[in-house]
Amino acid sequence: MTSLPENAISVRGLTKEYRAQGSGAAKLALDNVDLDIPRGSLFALLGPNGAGKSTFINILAGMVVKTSGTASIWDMDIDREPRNSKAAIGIVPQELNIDPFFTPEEMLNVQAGLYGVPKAERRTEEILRMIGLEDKRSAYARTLSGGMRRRLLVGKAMVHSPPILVLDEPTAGVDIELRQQLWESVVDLNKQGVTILLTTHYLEEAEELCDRIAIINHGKLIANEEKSSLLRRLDSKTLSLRVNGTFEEMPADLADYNATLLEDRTGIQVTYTPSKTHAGQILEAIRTTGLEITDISTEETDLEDIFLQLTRRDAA
Ligand SMILES: Nc1ncnc2c1ncn2[C@@H]1O[C@H](COP(=O)(O)OP(=O)(O)OP(=O)(O)O)[C@@H](O)[C@H]1O
Repeated sequence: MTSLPENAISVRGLTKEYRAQGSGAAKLALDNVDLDIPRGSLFALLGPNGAGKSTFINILAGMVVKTSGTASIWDMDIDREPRNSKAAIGIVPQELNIDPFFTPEEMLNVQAGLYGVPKAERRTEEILRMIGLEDKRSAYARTLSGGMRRRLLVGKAMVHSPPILVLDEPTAGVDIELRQQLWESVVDLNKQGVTILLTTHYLEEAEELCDRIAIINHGKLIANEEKSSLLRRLDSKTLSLRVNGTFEEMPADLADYNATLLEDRTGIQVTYTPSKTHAGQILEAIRTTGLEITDISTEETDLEDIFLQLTRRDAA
């Protein structure tokens, strides 16, 4: 038995240029990407539409031929061991391409057959339970809701028990409740040891679900770190407070901060840098005006701020 790989997926200098077609120019969809996806992680590859996320996944899936660079899956180089490396990942595609006249049970069995999983080793029951479709096992797929279809695709991707599951924009077009259900299935799988790579342009999805986040923009990797350290990167907070009266003018001591008066002048909003300024200094400046603070709230930086900051910097 060989030891488990440190990284589930590892790419170096991965580059893809789509050739010019007709009057269209050539497109550099991936530009020299180095990326390791640690075994056991719940990893988000985040980026705006057209950033290169699907290209990345399709190269791993053997559906797009890279221009240069190397990629290995579960320590197997995709060029040298195309079959074995491909068998180490299950891919949940973006489109809900499901044959409407098959039932979930049939579909899982057919898929297992395609992967050459012997009947005795099939996990159809276990997978139906995992994706919450036991009671729909014999229903025609066309009668399944969008969320159920998406879960069925997750099940299909797992028939050959791959150690890595890749989800390409898994919740596009899925409503909030079903999205939550799908997230739960994905987290469960990860707890069982499956490495999860998901691409998304929903920041919320990456923020709630993943422990590590890479950001891709115009084919370039512009961030790759633990979610917590990514969120700490932007040293900025917003403090909003209301008072029992109205401000005549901006308190003098707040002039140095990035403060704005609310339109009705009953409150103030201050964006400050926690490493340089304490919230107490801001509160003290308000108190010196003689007004009493009646309500207070703070807003942390979220992934959206960081994402905008990084993609803007990248554009500049
Ligand atoms: N077959 C192709 N031929 C030419 N250009 C392509 C092809 N496939 C993708 N592209 C271009 O490559 C770039 C990256 O596309 P890709 O689909 O990888 O992005 P994405 O991040 O997955 O976006 P989305 O979330 O919209 O799918 C885009 O500019 C896209 O138009």
